[in-house]
Amino acid sequence: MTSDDDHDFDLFGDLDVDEQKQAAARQATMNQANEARLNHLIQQHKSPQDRSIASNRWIYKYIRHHTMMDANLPTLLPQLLSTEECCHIMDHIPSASSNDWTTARHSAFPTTDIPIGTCPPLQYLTSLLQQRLVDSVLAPAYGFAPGQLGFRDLFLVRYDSHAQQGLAPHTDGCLMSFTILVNTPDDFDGGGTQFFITPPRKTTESEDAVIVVRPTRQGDAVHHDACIKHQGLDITRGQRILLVGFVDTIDVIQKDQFAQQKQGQAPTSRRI
Ligand SMILES: O=C(O)CCC(=O)C(=O)O
Ligand SMILES: [Fe+2]
Repeated sequence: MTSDDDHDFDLFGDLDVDEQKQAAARQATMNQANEARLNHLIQQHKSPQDRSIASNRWIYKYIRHHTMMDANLPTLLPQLLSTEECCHIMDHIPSASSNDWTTARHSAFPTTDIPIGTCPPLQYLTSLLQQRLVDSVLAPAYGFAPGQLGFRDLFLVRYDSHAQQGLAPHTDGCLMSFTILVNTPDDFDGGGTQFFITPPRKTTESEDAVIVVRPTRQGDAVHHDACIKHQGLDITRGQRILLVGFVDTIDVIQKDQFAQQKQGQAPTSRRI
């Protein structure tokens, strides 16, 4: 089969007319069952606070799938951290030559990063961001109750015009993610996060809408659905320091950590 044949490949092409009708009927039944489940969950318990983590997770994924992310466009939160808070972080970041910076924590699309948990003077950021961002902003924005979401990973990223300048297009292995600009936009040229938004009923790659979000102030945050393809644009001068969070429901985070511990692995997160 040539690549042109590949392009024209029709998933249901091998089905005869009866089989196609059966497949369509099965799909319609599944859609109805999902709609009924959604209505039931929402009518029984109107607020995310009254629903279980698993129900909110299911609703989030269902709505994401059916609206093709319209509801979850990247959102900028101006100065989530104050200038003073960012300067405090900058004062405690290990130097660029320190061995604390790792480059192999994420097997695909690795960054030059330090997990916050391994940097004692910055460990307070986990509870600060859990309260100020995850419970207060992300939970209500994505249909969860405070306490249902947590960090799969929280880490500092360093881009350097003479080392790793950016990050290729990927998705994050979690439900939603955020980045916070820790140094100032004057410290580098280029950079910013580029998102590829898939429109409903997309037919070709070229139809992705491209949005570039470039925070203009130190402490600005951007959060987004982790499934939206995105990339860190290259910087051409200086350093760009980010605080990045991969957020997921706490039940799934705990389950994964337990499985990793059982296999003797350190907790990991991934990009896809
Ligand atoms: O560099 C950026 O703007 C995005 C970072 C990112 O996507 C990630 O760390 O997964
Ligand atoms: Fe990412």
